[in-house]
Amino acid sequence: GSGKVTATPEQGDVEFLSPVIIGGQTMNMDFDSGSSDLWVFNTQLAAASQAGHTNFDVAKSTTFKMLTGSTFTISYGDGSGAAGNVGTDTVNIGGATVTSQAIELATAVSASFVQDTQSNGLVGLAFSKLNTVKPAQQKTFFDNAKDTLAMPVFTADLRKAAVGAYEFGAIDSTKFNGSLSWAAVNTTSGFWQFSSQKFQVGTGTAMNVAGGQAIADTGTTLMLVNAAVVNAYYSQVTGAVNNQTVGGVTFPCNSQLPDLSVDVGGNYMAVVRGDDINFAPVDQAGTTCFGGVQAIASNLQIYGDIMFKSQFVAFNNGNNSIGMAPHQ
Ligand SMILES: CCOC(=O)c1ccc(CN)cc1
Repeated sequence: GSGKVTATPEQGDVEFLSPVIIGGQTMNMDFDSGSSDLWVFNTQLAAASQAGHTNFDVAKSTTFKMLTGSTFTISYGDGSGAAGNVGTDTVNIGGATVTSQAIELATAVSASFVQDTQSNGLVGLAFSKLNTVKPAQQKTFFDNAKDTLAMPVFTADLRKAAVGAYEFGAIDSTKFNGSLSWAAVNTTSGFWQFSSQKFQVGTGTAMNVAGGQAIADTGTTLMLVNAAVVNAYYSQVTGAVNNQTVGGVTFPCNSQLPDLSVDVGGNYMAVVRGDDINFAPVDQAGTTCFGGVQAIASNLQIYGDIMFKSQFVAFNNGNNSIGMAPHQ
């Protein structure tokens, strides 16, 4: 079979939320191709953490089973995190169903998650080797579902300030222009990692990023790239400054931003629209804006939602490849 759900952007496209039915309870969750734990807000949490959220209630599920003695602890690149205990239940995502999916029940969550009341947990879609459950590591929804899907794939169709979709088991070719360009994925790190050794600012010449690698991460808001890319890109933007106070590069909100093209697997240059790189104002007057492309001090670049807003992306676990094409 296959399963399709909406992907609804939060204010400012900070993240995208999709409905997941767990033991008959519908939870709006953040699908994250950069991690491998499925965890939920639930009634074990302190009342202050539960406030404003949809909280999974084990007592209301007739199919939930506790995995006695199992725990999880996860921390994310932005310093946020969650921890708790674990059970299994039936998970239905747009019709794609797994009957015994590990459900990680947070008993502690960091402030950024508590404050984000629209999100009620994460669905990790990276490789199961990154799952944090102990003593026995658990599989992701996609890993559990893939053998029952018509194709061992899922796709991300994320749209700027508009409702998009995640689909499991099928590739909807009406959603992208032309055909997908496929790149080999190196699963060693547990991420959807591929070679990304070149970039191009606007219509300029392609430049090399030594040893450039990148991961496709739907759970990261921005595009975090090599400092060389950041410097080359913003050198073309009048008034761009590295603003320590706000924690990254800002520029005048009325800037005409160039596109940024990045190499995917050596045979495709994914064009990220300049308009999408104007992420958000940092001041009340809306004169200074924060860049959607920022630096990361590692060779492993993180292509997050800023890229997904320009590219339809297919994640193929059949032959461990990633396919991209501009949105239709
Ligand atoms: C705005 C609240 O969301 C988070 O803190 C958050 C979401 C996803 C991930 C995984 N990359 C980490 C933190």
